[in-house]
Formats: sequence, structure tokens, C-alpha cells
Amino acid sequence: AEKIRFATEASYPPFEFVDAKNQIQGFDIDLANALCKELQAECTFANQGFDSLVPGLKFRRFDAAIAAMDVTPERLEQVAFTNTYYDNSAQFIAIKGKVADLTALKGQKVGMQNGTTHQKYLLEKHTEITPVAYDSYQNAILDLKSGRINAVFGDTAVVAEWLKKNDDLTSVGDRVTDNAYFGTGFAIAVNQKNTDLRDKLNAALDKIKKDGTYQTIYNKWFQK
Ligand SMILES: NC(=[NH2+])NCCC[C@H](N)C(=O)O
Repeated sequence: AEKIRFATEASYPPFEFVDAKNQIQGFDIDLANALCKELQAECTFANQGFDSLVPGLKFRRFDAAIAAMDVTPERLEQVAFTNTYYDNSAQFIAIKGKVADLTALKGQKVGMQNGTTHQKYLLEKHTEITPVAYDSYQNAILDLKSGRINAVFGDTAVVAEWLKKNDDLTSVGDRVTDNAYFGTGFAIAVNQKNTDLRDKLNAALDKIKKDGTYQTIYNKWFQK
């Protein structure tokens, strides 16, 4: 069978995370496995730094990246994307009672993951905030809880998971949906020359959206 080597950054539940048995799991992983089944391909998953996903595709260290990745103009200069598979937005979170609204974050520290659209958005749209880049969101949350930073900025569906698990956290301000920064949804990235793989993944995505497989996976991770 054809082999598709996927890479991800697995500190981003419910999209991708490492479970107690040290297995990479999540919505993206189920989705990729469903696509591979459709393509009768054998899939493998490697856990990489988020900022090394695009370079890794360019150097063909793996074939595809699935990592709750926004389609952005900068990334499109380096990699090709499939059609989008998930609508996103972004959100700030903080310790309850500490940050009244976005204006209160002026001069304060906000954490996010290195190489993400959240980083670029903060750097360009919130110059009054001091951005702090982390290798993983887990470490950003730890620093938020210990008071080293004042807020964390991430994808709404991911932030929602942290809010569910941490009673002491709350969202701050409105959801952010700036298409110039966050595109129009998550997609799978491949090497720019590998349009063959992109086309196959798109065909498989269409198929699993039509036959209900996509919905089943969606419900498993998002319908509570
Ligand atoms: N698996 C991850 N850590 N994903 C982070 C994704 C963050 C954001 N959606 C982006 O595309 O930049």
C-alpha cells in the first residue's frame, strides 16, 4: 500500500494530543486515518514542533501535516493546502477575575505557540500587548496558572477544552475571526509540488463528508 507520512504537533487537544498510552490521538488523527482508509494508504504520524511542520514538508521529511493549521498567504508561498475541513476562530483566556476585557491586557503578557497565526496576529494587531512564544500550549497554560503571563491566545475549540478542564480559567473578549490572519478554516498541508497527494486527499475528504464518516468523527470530538 501507499505510505503517507503525516506530521503534527500533538499538544493541541481535541485536534491532536498524546494520550496516557503515549499514542497520538484526536480529531485530526481520526480524520487523517479515515482519509487514508479511503485511499487504501498506510498512514504514520510523527510529533514535531509546530514551527518545523512547514520546513519539514519543504524538505520532504514527511508527506503531509495535519495540525489544526490555518491556511494563510505566507504558508501558501511555501506549501500547498487541501480544502478546509474545520471552521475556526480564536480566543483569549485568563484566570477568572483577573482580566476584565481586552483593554486590560495593555502592557501585559500573552502566551501563544511559536509559529502560529496567533503569534502573528498579536505581533501585528496588538502592539500594546507583550507576546510570549511557547513551544507548546501546555507550557503556556502552566505559566498562566503560575502567574508568569496574564493570558493565552489560541483556537476557540482548543481553548474551550482548557476552560472545561480548568474551573479557574475564563474567556476574555470576543472571538476573533480575522480572515487575513486565520484564513477560512483548517486544512492539511503538503509539499507544494505534491499536487497529486493534495488532489487525492481532497477527493477522499469529499467522499467522507458525503458518506457521513466526517460527521461521525466530528460528533465524537465536538458534540458533548
Ligand atoms: N497542533 C497545533 N499545535 N496547532 C496549532 C495551530 C494554531 C493555528 N491554528 C495556526 O494554524 O497557526
